[in-house]
Amino acid sequence: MSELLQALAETLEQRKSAAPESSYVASLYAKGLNKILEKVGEEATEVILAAKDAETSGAKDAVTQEMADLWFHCMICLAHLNLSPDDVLKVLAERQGLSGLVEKASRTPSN
Ligand SMILES: N=c1c2ncn([C@@H]3O[C@H](COP(=O)(O)OP(=O)(O)OP(=O)(O)O)[C@@H](O)[C@H]3O)c2ncn1[C@@H]1O[C@H](COP(=O)(O)O)[C@@H](O)[C@H]1O
Repeated sequence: MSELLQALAETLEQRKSAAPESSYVASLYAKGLNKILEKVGEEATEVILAAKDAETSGAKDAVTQEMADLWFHCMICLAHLNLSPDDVLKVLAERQGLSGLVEKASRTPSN
């Protein structure tokens, strides 16, 4: 895992014992999974809007800003469920080199 993701994952773990008034992450944990998922959905929508806009206007900064918000809130979701970015990276590593088309064909009944 990148050092940055590792450091952020560690901070997110530490925030489990922080006071909600002192930390944005702790305040989301305190509000619970539904609020965390609401933020994930909100940020995903913002990524979509920024990407659509970037395609026509060329303004790509908003895409990376919104994607950072999305990744951040996905990491809070993982931490809340006691999962780590490494667990996701392991899944991607297992899929590495396996074409999505080949994988899809292996589970689609042929007719
Ligand atoms: N990477 C981030 C990060 N990215 C985005 N955000 C916050 O995520 C929130 C995103 O919410 P929105 O954009 O929807 O704005 P908002 O209107 O303020 O949010 P709502 O009131 O609607 O919930 C903002 O408050 C951002 O400041 C982040 N807050 C924290 N971090 C990292 O998390 C660490 C721990 O943060 P604290 O728990 O606050 O100490 C920090 O040191 C950073 O490394």
